[in-house]
Amino acid sequence: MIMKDVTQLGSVMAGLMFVWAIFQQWFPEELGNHIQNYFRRLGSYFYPYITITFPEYQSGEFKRSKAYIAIERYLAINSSDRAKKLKANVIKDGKSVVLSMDDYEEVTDEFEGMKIWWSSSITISQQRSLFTNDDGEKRSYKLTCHRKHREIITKVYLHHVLDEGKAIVMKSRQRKLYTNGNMTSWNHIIFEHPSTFDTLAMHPEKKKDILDDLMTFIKSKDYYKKVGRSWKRGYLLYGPPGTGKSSMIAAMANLLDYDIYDLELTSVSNNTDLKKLLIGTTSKSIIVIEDIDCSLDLTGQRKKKKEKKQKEKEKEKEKNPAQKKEKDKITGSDVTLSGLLNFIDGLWSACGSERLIVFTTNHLEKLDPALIRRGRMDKHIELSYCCFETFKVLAKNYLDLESHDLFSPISRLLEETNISPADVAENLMPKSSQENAESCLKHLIKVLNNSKEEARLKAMEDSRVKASQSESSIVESSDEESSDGEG
Ligand SMILES: Nc1ncnc2c1ncn2[C@@H]1O[C@H](COP(=O)(O)OP(=O)(O)OP(=O)(O)O)[C@@H](O)[C@H]1O
Ligand SMILES: [Mg+2]
Repeated sequence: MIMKDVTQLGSVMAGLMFVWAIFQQWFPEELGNHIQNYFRRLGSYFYPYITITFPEYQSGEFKRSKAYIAIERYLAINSSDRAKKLKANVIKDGKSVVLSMDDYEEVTDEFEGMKIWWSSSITISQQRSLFTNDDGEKRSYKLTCHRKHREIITKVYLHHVLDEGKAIVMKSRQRKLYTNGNMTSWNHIIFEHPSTFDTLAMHPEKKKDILDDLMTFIKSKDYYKKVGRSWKRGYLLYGPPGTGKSSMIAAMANLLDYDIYDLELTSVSNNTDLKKLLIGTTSKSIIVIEDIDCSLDLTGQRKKKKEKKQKEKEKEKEKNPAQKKEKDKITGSDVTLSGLLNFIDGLWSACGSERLIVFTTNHLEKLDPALIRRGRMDKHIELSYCCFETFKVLAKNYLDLESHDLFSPISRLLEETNISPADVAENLMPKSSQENAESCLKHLIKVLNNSKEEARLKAMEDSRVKASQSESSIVESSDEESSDGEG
């Protein structure tokens, strides 16, 4: 059956209802009820359809209805080839165009063998809203389906349409990078970092492991629900500077189409503000706390030696829990480690879902075990100095080289030196039009040799200092022994 037939049947039904209104005036109530039931059965025999309307603006709302937008996108993808008149919506600052069906268009959809008719309509209202920036036009989508499918349409099909539509909206929207500028609110800019898992240089096996983990996470909504866990996952990225921790976060956001909330803990004044900020984040996002060891005063290691004695006295006092809280404080603010942990475990679970929380650090050993235990930080990812596998990815990305005679000396040198992928990348980038792949590789070899030599000299210097220190401590202790003897 085509849409027109359904509409025609609708008109027939309207006619019957009119006849029924006249009938009601002439017949007594009891007889009326009998006839009414008869009409109802007759009606459902001739017009066995139900319709559901989705207006663009819900009454009293100034924003377009999310359901309407989701349906618009769903129908654009699932039926735009069948609609004859299409409407172009320009998004992403004019960078891409999304097609949707035009007003008064009709399309059909199929779901588990059922047929569903969709139509777009528009009514011109006399009352114009000041806020919806419309000109009195009220658009809506109308779904028509057979009444015997009512249950499955309302319980399953509509969820399917809304979920798919929302996913399409998420994919085509501009992603945002949020920062906590002032106290308890987020400022955002458009997130356009070019880093992807393709450009990220690391051992292929390790990369695959992370990719698998992420893809499993995003598909596990039902699983998390089944096992009673909130749908979130914590990653701890650790490693020396310039090994790609920040680049990996950007690659994750690009892969999953997530927003990023870059949380600067030192500018959050207390736990209450921290909660407000975190509650203000949306799902499908990555909450990032960079250099967590610098934001949280976990061990007090950064205190000067002068304060050492004072600290020891404080340690005595710390046996009581009120003092312990002081220790947890973040430098310059009143946010505590326990406040952060509470959020990750408690409130965190209660607000929203589908979130990653990523901590980064250059010093894994400085972190409080409470912060990084599994369940809080589910996956620990080490980003290390450049190995040959990492170098090969960089050479492919920066120089378009898969192999070269100079690869083997570079491979040997990389085993003997600690150099970050950031430094390797810097050396692989041609600095002038005269440079080519080979000259870049030669340059890198020079840098690697230099850093190898520097490391050798430093090791020598270190062992010299150590030797002289242990010598002087022997002298000191023998002095003490002789003075003890004198006393
Ligand atoms: N593994 C990598 N793959 C590709 N590029 C990398 C990698 N590591 C570093 N780089 C390059 O080096 C630059 C610096 O890397 P990035 O900021 O990701 O390092 P980081 O580990 O976050 O350092 P820090 O600890 O100082 O924050 C990046 O812009 C990127 O171009
Ligand atoms: Mg970084």
